[in-house]
Amino acid sequence: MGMLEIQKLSKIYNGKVSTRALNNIDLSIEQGEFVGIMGASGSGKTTLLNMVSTIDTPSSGKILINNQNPHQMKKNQLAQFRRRQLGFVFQDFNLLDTLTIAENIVLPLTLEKKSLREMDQKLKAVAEKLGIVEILNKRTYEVSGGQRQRAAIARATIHSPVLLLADEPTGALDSKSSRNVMEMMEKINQTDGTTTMLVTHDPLAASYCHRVVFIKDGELYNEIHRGQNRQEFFQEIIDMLSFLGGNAHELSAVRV
Ligand SMILES: Nc1ncnc2c1ncn2[C@@H]1O[C@H](COP(=O)(O)OP(=O)(O)OP(=O)(O)O)[C@@H](O)[C@H]1O
Repeated sequence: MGMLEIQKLSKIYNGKVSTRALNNIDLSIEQGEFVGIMGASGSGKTTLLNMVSTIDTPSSGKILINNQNPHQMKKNQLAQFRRRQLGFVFQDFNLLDTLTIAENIVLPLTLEKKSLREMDQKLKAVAEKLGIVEILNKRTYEVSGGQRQRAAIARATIHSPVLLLADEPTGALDSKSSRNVMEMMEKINQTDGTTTMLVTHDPLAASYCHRVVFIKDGELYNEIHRGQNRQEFFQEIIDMLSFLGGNAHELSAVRV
């Protein structure tokens, strides 16, 4: 049983014209695995992430996270499940400008009413791990994009979630910061064993994963596994993306 089990998942958006955004997806992500989801624009990546993160509900099929089905939970239970078991990293960081970096990072623990001592200990540990100790007292607008994203990763992982979900975490970063942020995600995955699902257009970001799953027209198309060499994996990802097609502009942002 994987940490994340997706079984026969389908999503149809009903409107004037109904769209089948996901069709019968089966995907299992093991405890400690770091998996990337890629595909052309409109292939269904965001829809899949929204189902797993419980932002939206499946039309049919099942999602189990750590053996629990969040879509069957009552509202309060679901809110608690999301707070305790999941961590989120977004493209635009989602940090609060009125708070310091430290206050942003401990927010999940504040919501859980943890003691100040526990918060301090955890803050120190995660800030050291992510190399952001020196910016803890700054405001979000006083630090770089890469530092903001590292702070966002700290916030997403300070409560040791069973599943970390990342949506285009390098989308707003230059290539140096992207590398740095991905190295941090890799480090969290390796040291804490945090199971991670990353949705991205960025082959550089995806090349840090153990496995990349490609979606095409709402269906799983293929998956490739990383060997020892990240550069080779990066090239395989590019080859697969060009094979899959999609818009040229999506590949024009490729960074080596
Ligand atoms: N709320 C919605 N209502 C109706 N159709 C939707 C909705 N959200 C997405 N879709 C459609 O579902 C399909 C999958 O969209 P989705 O956003 O999951 O793709 P994506 O792979 O994340 O694309 P991108 O890379 O551009 O973000 C598309 O055809 C899209 O137009």
